[in-house]
Amino acid sequence: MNKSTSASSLGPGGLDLTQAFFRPISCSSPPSPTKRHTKISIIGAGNVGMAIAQTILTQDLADELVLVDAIPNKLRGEMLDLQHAAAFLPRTKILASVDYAVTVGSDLCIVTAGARQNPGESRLNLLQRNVVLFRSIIPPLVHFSPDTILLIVSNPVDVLTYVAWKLSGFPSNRVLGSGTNLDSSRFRFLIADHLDVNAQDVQAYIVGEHGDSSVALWSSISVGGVPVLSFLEKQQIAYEKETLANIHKAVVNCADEVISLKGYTSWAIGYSAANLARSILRDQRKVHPVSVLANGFYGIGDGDVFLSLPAQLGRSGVLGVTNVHLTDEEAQKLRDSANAILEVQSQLDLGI
Ligand SMILES: NC(=O)C1=CN([C@@H]2O[C@H](COP(=O)(O)OP(=O)(O)OC[C@H]3O[C@@H](n4cnc5c(N)ncnc54)[C@H](O)[C@@H]3O)[C@@H](O)[C@H]2O)C=CC1
Ligand SMILES: CC(=O)C(=O)O
Repeated sequence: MNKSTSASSLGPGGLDLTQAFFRPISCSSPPSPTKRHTKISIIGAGNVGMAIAQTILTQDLADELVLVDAIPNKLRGEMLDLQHAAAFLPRTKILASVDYAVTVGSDLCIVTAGARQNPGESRLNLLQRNVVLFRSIIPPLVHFSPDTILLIVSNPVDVLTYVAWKLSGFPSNRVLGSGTNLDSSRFRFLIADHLDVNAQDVQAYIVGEHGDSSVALWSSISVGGVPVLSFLEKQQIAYEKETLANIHKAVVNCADEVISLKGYTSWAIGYSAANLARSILRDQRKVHPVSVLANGFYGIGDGDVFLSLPAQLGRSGVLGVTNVHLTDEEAQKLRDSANAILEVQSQLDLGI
């Protein structure tokens, strides 16, 4: 597989072409320090991997973007197609290979490789197939980038984030799953649509499993800084519990609907993962609902379990979990979600 994209600056006869176009200027001082070189590797160049890649490129998040996949021709085709957009994009070196050596020194590795759901299939059904793949993906990533941060997207994302954490041997701050960052965006869209406001002004979290047992934190929703439920209660405005339940149900069923219509989901997860990459690599210290090691929070027991909680992200990965207020009912649903994930996990053989 052809690897690099960057043309050599040496032309025929060893002529330095750079010098043919630009005359050097004399510098009395060394060049000023430039920003740190940032390298992102995406494993899996399918629908999701490519949506993430294109969002990362348009948002200028990396100096070097690497794609890895198991199918060489498709991989090279995707690489070339992205390279051909160079004239319209911020400058990014794009490489692709089936050989994990190409990922060496990555700051962030985003794993999207694996089987995806067929229409009507649950995310948990994919587990066994994707655990086998992860055994061949995570160890080489760790070998070539021992200081990287692992962002897992493949489904079922919470259990596979746990699998990646176990296989990597990394501290838990350097392994996270995209979790309910996407569900929360869907939630904010649906609430914004319902109230006819801008989704960016809606603060609202879905936590727990990225899947059927996810938990909507109604008690913490605010629009433009106004806490929604307590505002309605104070104004004695009746709200329909059923409407709220239907919005959450719509969030849970969103993915299935898109998958039954177009075969897969891609654009929203592309933006979601790029949004997380920005917070991590630019040390934004923003709060995102992502899948993190959750033992001990909100009465979740001792078993190692990854699920989504609002967490602060920065250059060293997960910096902390916010102390968001949960009602007793929400906390109980979160523990039920943790137990649902743990039950699946207990049947796993990681082979380590
Ligand atoms: N967490 C989330 O919010 C979301 C997760 N997903 C999940 O993302 C995953 C990918 O979905 P799609 O991109 O639609 O699937 P896809 O089938 O289009 O792409 C998967 C890619 O993985 C590659 N692959 C398979 N084995 C590999 C290996 N050993 N090494 C490297 N690459 C390998 C395949 O060749 C393929 O290109 C699925 O598990 C899906 O369920 C999808 C959408 C949202
Ligand atoms: C496929 C999937 O997990 C999603 O779009 O939420």
